[in-house]
Amino acid sequence: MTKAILGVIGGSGVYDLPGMEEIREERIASPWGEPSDALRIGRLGRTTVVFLPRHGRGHRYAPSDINYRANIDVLKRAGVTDLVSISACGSFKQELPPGRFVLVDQFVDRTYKRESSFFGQGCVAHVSMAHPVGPRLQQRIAEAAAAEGIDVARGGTYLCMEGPQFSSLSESLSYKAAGYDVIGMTNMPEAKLAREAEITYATVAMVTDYDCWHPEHHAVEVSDIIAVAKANAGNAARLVARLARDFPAEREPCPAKSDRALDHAIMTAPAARDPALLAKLDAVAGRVLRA
Ligand SMILES: CSC[C@H]1O[C@H](OP(=O)(O)O)[C@H](O)[C@@H]1O
Ligand SMILES: Nc1ncnc2[nH]cnc12
Repeated sequence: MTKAILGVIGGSGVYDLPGMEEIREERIASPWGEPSDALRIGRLGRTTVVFLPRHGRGHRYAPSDINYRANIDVLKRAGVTDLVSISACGSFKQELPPGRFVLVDQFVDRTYKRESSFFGQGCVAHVSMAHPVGPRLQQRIAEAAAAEGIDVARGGTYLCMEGPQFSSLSESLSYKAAGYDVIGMTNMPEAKLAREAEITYATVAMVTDYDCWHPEHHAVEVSDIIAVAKANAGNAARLVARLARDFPAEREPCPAKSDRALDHAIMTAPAARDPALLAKLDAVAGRVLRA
């Protein structure tokens, strides 16, 4: 049995997790480079919680500059089994106004200049991304939200753009016409890497704006995002605290098989694997590489 450890990645406006007890800061070295910040490890109720601000404290990293591989690698090294991403996003739906939390379950990846896999030459692997969000983790988040009286929308597609500029009107209208629900700049490749590392992933997308498609709202500006994110930080903290309070002590099997994503993923024959890459994969893929 594996002990459940809850990871939380804070996005724009979420650089800390109030309410954690027995906090210690840990700088874990990663063969994938520098993570965004030190991990803050503590307890919420009886659950161990590991917090990482994805842009770093002081918001030092732009979405394209975040070392997503190092972030996921150090979370894995800290024992994180389940990871909640708190992310500001724009909305393509009238009925998802600023302030609403959306538990998205799909992603469309339009990023193009980020390292998006731990695997590659010397150890090739293909994991399934059909269901990128852990349904059971999402269910627990929905239950925590209900218990706290926080209104959440269940399901939705998050379009991940490269940024850092916001979308043009034409882009915004075409994403809306495609039926996507929200837009952000960070959940890809984060969700892909979490899956490769066999960490169950779920996103709480906090709507901060209507991007630029809405005829009755001005085009999004950073000040709107920060104002809404600040106003919602308390709700996000309460949601995570309740989730942690009611979290199981042991890791549950994931219906999307995120906990066993590497079972049949590695293509490269053992004799053809690159020892240097295998050494870097020790945390992410140790379960299957050491078997
Ligand atoms: C602050 S403006 C855009 C910025 O906000 C979102 O960040 P995060 O997902 O980390 O909350 C968006 O993805 C952009 O990175
Ligand atoms: N409209 C938007 N586009 C991209 N990322 C965002 N993050 C918050 N709002 C956003």
